[in-house]
Amino acid sequence: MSDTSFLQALAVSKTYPGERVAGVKRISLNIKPQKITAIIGESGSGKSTLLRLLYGLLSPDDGRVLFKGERIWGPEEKLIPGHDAMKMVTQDTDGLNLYAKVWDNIAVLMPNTDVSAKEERTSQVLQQLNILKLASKQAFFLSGGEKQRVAIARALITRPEVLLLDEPFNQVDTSFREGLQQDIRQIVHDTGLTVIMVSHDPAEVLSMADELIVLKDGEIIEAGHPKTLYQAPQNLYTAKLLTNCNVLSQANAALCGISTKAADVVIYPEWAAPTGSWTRKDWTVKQVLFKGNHEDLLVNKGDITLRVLNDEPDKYKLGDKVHIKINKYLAFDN
Ligand SMILES: Nc1ncnc2c1ncn2[C@@H]1O[C@H](COP(=O)(O)OP(=O)(O)OP(=O)(O)O)[C@@H](O)[C@H]1O
Repeated sequence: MSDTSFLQALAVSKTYPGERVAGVKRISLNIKPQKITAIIGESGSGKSTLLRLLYGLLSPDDGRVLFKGERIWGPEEKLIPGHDAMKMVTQDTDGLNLYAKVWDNIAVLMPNTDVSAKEERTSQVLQQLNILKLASKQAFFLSGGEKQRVAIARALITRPEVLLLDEPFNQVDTSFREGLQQDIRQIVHDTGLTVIMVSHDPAEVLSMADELIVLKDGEIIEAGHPKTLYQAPQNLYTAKLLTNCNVLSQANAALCGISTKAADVVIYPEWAAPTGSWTRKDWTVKQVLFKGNHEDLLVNKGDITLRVLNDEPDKYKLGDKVHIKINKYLAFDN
């Protein structure tokens, strides 16, 4: 199957009733099958609107969404919008029956026509989501992260081809989150599921996604592989979404030894290294932020403060004078 014939948006626009600014504007995209696509963008950029349009929860004002060439109809055009091959999970786990066991919450979505197939499939999905041990527990007693796993199991039980995730890991603590991210990647790998997710977390999208779509003011401003977008973003906006980077004006960049005609210069913390061995130590350590296996140092020279990565924790203390070696930077006019 060619990529273009899977899930497509063709010049899709949506303005909410009573709003002057469009939620999304003339978006065209092709979702790659059997991959994880992450939609990122600042708050209000249209991520959830785009996801709902792809799923058929919203009807576009203009344009079309096609799944394998078949039109996805929204609520204004069809009584039960969307497509059976797609399922969506949000932060909201209200669909769970809190008084029923985990097993029943999942199995209830399978037809009763073949009881052994129903049992086999339920058990398989529980294993995929690593919740087999919770099968006989009442949903009421689950943690937020466990509920989220059950919600995803419920979405997957009928073997959808596409799973849409709208910030489903938001309520989940970091360790639980990483486990769930790994399990979803494994399911994609093992079953060929296609995942489209919306997330605010740069670490999450960089490690999970095969493809990133960057939205700004309802439009796609760039898309590509996470590594490409991280290392060579075409827009300052993208760099700022993906990393806690330093942004310098042209004049301040010049004071750091960077000569450019561009308006803004971006330096990622890992592209600037402190060194105490140079004679010209014109930066002062203002803060040392412990990050586990490394430190972020906030160093200062005149009006300029830089965040730089130090992979030798405890080497520098507040007030130390250091030289900062800038190994790489990006220049932007946008
Ligand atoms: N139901 C609605 N009615 C009116 N305007 C809406 C509605 N939902 C979203 N919007 C507006 O549409 C635009 C896009 O919103 P959307 O929720 O898609 O953005 P988002 O990127 O998902 O934001 P967030 O990250 O904060 O969830 C925003 O300007 C928002 O205020």
